[in-house]
Amino acid sequence: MKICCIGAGYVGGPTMAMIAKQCPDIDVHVVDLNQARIDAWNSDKLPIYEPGLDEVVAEARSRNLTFSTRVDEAIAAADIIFISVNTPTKTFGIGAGRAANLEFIEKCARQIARVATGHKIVVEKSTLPVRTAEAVKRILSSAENGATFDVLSNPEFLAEGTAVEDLLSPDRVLIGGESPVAIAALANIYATWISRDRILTTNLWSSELSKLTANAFLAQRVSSINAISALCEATGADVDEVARAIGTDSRIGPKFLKSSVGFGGSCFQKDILNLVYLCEHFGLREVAAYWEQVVSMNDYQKRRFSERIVRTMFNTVSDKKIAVWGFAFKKDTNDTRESAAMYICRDLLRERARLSIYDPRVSEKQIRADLVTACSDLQGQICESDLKLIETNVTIEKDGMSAADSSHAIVVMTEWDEFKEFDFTKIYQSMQQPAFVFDGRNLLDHKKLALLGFEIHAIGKSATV
Ligand SMILES: NC(=O)C1=CN([C@@H]2O[C@H](COP(=O)(O)OP(=O)(O)OC[C@H]3O[C@@H](n4cnc5c(N)ncnc54)[C@H](O)[C@@H]3O)[C@@H](O)[C@H]2O)C=CC1
Ligand SMILES: O=C(O)[C@H]1O[C@H](OP(=O)(O)OP(=O)(O)OC[C@H]2O[C@@H](n3ccc(=O)[nH]c3=O)[C@H](O)[C@@H]2O)[C@H](O)[C@@H](O)[C@@H]1O
Repeated sequence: MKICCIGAGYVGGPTMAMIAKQCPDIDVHVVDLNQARIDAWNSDKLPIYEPGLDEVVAEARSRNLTFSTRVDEAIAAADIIFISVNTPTKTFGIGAGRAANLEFIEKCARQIARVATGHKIVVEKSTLPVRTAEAVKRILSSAENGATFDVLSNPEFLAEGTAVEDLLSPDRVLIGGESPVAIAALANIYATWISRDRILTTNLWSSELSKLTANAFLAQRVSSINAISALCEATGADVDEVARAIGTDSRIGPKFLKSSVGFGGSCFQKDILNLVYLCEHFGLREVAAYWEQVVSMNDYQKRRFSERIVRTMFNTVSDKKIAVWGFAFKKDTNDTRESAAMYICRDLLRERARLSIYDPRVSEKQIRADLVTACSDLQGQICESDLKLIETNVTIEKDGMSAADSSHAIVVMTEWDEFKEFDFTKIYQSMQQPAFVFDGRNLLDHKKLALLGFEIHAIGKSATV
């Protein structure tokens, strides 16, 4: 059996590496248009950082896992073709800022239709609006070489930072489709290492919609606890205590109740906005407004955090050095897409702060590019003054201690474990007084830091002085 996966990104790469590792008899060929990304997959420095991924890729790559840009060749040879390309929010035209841009999916479907011969199973791995498979099937039905197709929906539920673990032992695998034979073919692959009772099958539309719904529910929990964090700050309650108190109710459960500066990542916001757009399309205004509030609350949480920093630091951060610890949207990944950090940094830059940013996994080039994105409008336009601020007021440091040296404040943006181990006595001595800490992840030991002299402002907590 031969598998091809179009799209060697955060999903295509790890997912196919796991299939190749678990199924040595299957040839897995991952293709992408991006030569640099493919080169990185073929090197010792993979394009994405995921704990445990290097080992999985190294084992399979020497045997049955190939990365290349030979898209036509891979499609032609494959029995099963996964489409795992990006589906970002549209930035232009109808539905701009809400609808998913399906251009890349459609291009893949057309390419498959042009190149394929015989019978192929086409699997939607990307996250898609419900009923996208209808369009995919129509495009495939125009295949030039008499090829025939089954289309399946097999959304991915891995989270970055734990991708290998999630792929090895997923809560469930979801397969939606019409053809029992095609569904069985795909289910058999997963069943090599995942127990059958965790492989759920549904119709196509339920599968497509379940993916958007799962992300909406997860993001909703974060926005819900973040909404409560604002009330905690106003009343003296502690959000971590409230989360523990409600999370022990087995009907609520303890997961996804960690209050933060706001959720980030490439998918939560994109997928909820996509859901909102779909609801509006079907005339379900109340449903759209309900889900849109999850994103609005997240924007509020980020804005609130920036404003709290400025307000606390005597209403001005102009020309003050602020150390920013962490830039990735969560720990254990180098992904910065929609990271709260880039928006907080943008707000502080516009207040004329001098930022010293440190992240153990994100490159200087990436951080600067993200700051440009954060300061740009939907069309990618950025004003001269913002560009200048990014050039003159941003320094990227190689470690957290240097970032904090002589700073007025430390802002924790990502919950990297190493931040907890820093020598805070030294850091305190090297900082301007009063030494502020704004903990956007409730990561640090606030009591210990307060004893050293820091003034701590954390999410959903009263200030610790
Ligand atoms: N990042 C994540 O953790 C998760 C993402 N998803 C979904 O999976 C999909 C992919 O996400 P990521 O892997 O994060 O995106 P990504 O942007 O990291 O990777 C997508 C890749 O597809 C390639 N591509 C686009 N059009 C192509 C074409 N016509 N031919 C060949 N290659 C093409 C791009 O060059 C890019 O390398 C999205 O729909 C996303 O919503 C689902 C679950 C988790
Ligand atoms: O479709 C996707 O892309 C994926 O989106 C999320 O995964 P991911 O975005 O990688 O990471 P999460 O662990 O869900 O975290 C998302 C954001 O929420 C934040 N978060 C998460 C949990 C929490 O309790 N509090 C909180 O602030 C994280 O810091 C991060 O910024 C989902 O968890 C995956 O199941 C899904 O496959």
